Amino acid sequence: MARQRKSMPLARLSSGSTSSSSAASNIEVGGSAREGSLSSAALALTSTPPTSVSEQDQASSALDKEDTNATIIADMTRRSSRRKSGPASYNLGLLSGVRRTSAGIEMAQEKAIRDFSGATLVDDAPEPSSSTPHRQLLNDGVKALNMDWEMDNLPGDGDVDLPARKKRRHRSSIDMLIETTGRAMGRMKSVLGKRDREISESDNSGRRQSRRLLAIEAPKDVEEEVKQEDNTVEEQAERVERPSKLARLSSSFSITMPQVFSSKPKKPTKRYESQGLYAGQTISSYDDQSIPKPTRKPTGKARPVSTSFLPDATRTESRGSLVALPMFSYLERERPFTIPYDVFAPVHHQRGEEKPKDWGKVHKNRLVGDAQHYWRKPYFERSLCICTPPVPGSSEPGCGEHCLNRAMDYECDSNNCALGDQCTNRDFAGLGVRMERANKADKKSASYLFNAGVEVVKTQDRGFGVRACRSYEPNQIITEYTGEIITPNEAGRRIREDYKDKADYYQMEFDQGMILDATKGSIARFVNHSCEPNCRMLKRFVSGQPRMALFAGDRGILTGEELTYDYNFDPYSVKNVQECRCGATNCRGVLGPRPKDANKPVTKKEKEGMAAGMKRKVGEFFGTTPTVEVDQGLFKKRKVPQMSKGWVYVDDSIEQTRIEEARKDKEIARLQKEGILPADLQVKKTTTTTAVTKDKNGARRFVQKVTTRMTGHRPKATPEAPSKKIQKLGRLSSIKQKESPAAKVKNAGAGSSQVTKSARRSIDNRSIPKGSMKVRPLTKDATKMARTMRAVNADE
Ligand SMILES: C[S@@+](CC[C@H](N)C(=O)[O-])C[C@H]1O[C@@H](n2cnc3c(N)ncnc32)[C@H](O)[C@@H]1O
Repeated sequence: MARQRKSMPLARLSSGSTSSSSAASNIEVGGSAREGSLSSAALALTSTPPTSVSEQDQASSALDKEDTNATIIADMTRRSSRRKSGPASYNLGLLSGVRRTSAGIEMAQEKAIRDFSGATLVDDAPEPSSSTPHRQLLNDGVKALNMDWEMDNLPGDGDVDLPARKKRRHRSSIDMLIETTGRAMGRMKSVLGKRDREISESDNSGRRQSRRLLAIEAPKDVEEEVKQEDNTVEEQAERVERPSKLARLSSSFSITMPQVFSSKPKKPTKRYESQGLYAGQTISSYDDQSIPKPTRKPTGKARPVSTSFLPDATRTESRGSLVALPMFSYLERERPFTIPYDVFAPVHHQRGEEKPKDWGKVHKNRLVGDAQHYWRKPYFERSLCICTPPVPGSSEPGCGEHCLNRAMDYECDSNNCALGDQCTNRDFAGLGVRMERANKADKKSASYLFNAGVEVVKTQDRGFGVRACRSYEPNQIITEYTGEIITPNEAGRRIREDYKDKADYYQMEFDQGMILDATKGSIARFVNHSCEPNCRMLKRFVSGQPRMALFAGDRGILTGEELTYDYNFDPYSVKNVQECRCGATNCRGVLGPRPKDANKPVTKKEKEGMAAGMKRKVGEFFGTTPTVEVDQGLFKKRKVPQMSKGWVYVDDSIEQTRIEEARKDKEIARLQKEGILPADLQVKKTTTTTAVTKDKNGARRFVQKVTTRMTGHRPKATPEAPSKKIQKLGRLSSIKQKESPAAKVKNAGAGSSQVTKSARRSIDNRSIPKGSMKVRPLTKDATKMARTMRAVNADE
């Protein structure tokens, strides 16, 4: 039994407990070997000499002084072993110069253990009667602590299991302790510590009181004596201080101690997060003033959590059984609400959902075919914004509504705006950063969903559509619409030939009369039409180049919403009229043009004409009288084909002239560059400028001004073609003049046998512009020029 009791802490040692390491010096070699679970520290201890029983017996008759020393050594050994563990605990004792046998050390340790545990006091009390002050004190203490055990049942009380020798040793150590501590024992603070002291305080308050009185009344020498005694006792108590009372008690008794020593838990105070999932959100933003506030006074109890925001399937009957997001704890009453924009609750494409198959992605606009020749490089007038940094605290952001760049749909950048980070007119730049982040992220990660922000989903009856994976603030940029920039002719050809079997079209009027075909394009091509849309498709000029993007509407976008915009679709041909299935209350019935101005009064004649035209178109399309009721009042007769931003089939006739002009300009410039046309040839150039003015009501008006001017540069004087002479010559003669010497050289070279066929062709091509000129009909002037050139060359 004694062995078991001693080896108990060893088991704890192997489990890594620090408190048990203090008992390492009690380890027996045999015991440790049996346990077989020693840590390396414990194993090191096995080399220490084993404690023999006979030595214990000898030690039992040791002097009081020696006992006190033993207690101190044991204490030191324990402390040392707590710090270092292993044989060092023994060495410390030996090195301290106190010659002690292992039996003495062991005995002292055991005594110390019993001292802490309280068993010592119970067992060692000189009189077991409960009338003894010590016993009384302990009983009271135990009762006050409401422990599971009774004083009578304390281990060691029965002494039945203990071998006689052990029992005797117990007795002798108790006697020794009593004798050495003497009178101080009577006043010694309970080994159970302060708490016990506090408990006994109530009972012994009289005694305390008397001591205090003694301190007042007693003569000085007596007082000093008492003090000295107190100090000695306290010193001893301090020396035997252990890591934790619970550990000491449990190491002495094999009983489970109730958690009586844990201090009373503090009442938790509520802490509200000021940011997190719901960053930026304020209570006031959810405080609907129109709803009366509850009259019920707060009870102080936790308010039941509203579950009204949950879908029916997930809503629980009993309130309070679900823990809502923190923001919902504001809700005093159940009422409909919307999740704010700054809550990120992404949705993700479900596994098994259908994905578009033949979709060639194009992330940047690219010019295809003839469009390359017609497309003008950044042609816009240089813009410069004069905005000043926003005033702190003002609601007007940097480059807000009054920004000139913004007014003209130009995006600010470092070249045309000085506000830098404070500028709010840099949507495409922001989108670029977001897309970069998305491209770096894993496609299934939240980061990707947030930054890409949209995904393709299959709709019930409108093919594929686009859904928001996150929320968007009003007018926030969502995604760019990119594709191939083609000429209207090419667009028509593609529709007639390439896409004749397709139901979905992805062509949109773009800029400079060109068409943006997103059959190969970005995800924005999947955005469906709605007569009551939540987005807008807008054009902006970024670094002089036009770009289209989908922007959130005025009410913003919530996570999971399908994104739509008004196609403002011009079917152009009855064949292309499509039934609209947007489901909006004000649905126009067909994918048709948007009424220009719903508030503007429409004349009766316009109404009749438009309604008749629409009815006819829809009737033709469905083969019957249309079942869809078209709100005739909304339509207004249009004189020209719609050329606004939206889906159109372009009527060439209007834009053709302008395109032709542009092409002419381009060709002349090229010929000038090649040296075919004189550089000072005057060319008509038209530029469009937009000026912002204010009317008498203070409203801004955008006035477009078209300016025409003639351009022409003086060519550098060359020996072959003196500038003065060239100026006098007409266009054709100047060509002749300029070409003849060069052509002579070329022809001479070409005539020689050394010039190969391909080399000759390349020489020819140098003089005649490449590309469309040979194969396509040019303007009369250009054709004439080419013919003349050839004639001149032939003559020479
Ligand atoms: C730009 S695509 C949109 C993506 C298309 N839903 C898809 O699956 O590829 C335009 C085509 O979608 C269909 N569509 C879009 N909005 C529609 C609507 N509100 N009602 C019916 N069809 C619609 C039409 O066929 C239209 O030609």
